Amino acid sequence: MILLSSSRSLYNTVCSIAIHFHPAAVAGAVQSAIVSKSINSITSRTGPVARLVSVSPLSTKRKMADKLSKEQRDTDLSPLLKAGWKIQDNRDAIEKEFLFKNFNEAFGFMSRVALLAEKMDHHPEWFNVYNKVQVTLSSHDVNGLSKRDIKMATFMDTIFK
Ligand SMILES: C[C@H](O)[C@H](O)[C@H]1CNC2=NC(N)=NC(=O)C2=N1
Repeated sequence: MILLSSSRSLYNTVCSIAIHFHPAAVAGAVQSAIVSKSINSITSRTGPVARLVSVSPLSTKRKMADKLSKEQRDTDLSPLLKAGWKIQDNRDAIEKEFLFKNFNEAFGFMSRVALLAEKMDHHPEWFNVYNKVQVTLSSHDVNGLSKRDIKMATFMDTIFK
């Protein structure tokens, strides 16, 4: 994270801008280019008093990106299959349909899942109509199921009511 801050002495107003990088697998060089461009566009607006407060290390690695092993399927995936998730016939992906009382409940569920999805940078494929949410989970980068799908499915089951 980069934090820039500047102060205007007349009103003693402090202005802070935080930039969070998308933890996608962006090549280091490309990311550096984006960094310097962002800093330049901010400093040109905030003036020379802007200063760099902290920079976190650039990471191009995804955690838990590996496709589930046979052992992980036995230990981590099978409880989900017992809880109603199904492995798709033509793809290493799991799916489940969630039914709610009404659209409001369904959309509330989707909103809570969306917050986790953004945090994890791992997004469900889903379809919603009124009180029904059909979900498919798979990890595109490994072309199959990963620990991220287990985490996402478990979260959905936990908050489903
Ligand atoms: C560029 C971005 O980080 C990737 O496309 C992320 C976004 N969300 C994702 N979601 C899912 N389900 N699988 C992915 O591999 C994935 N990758």
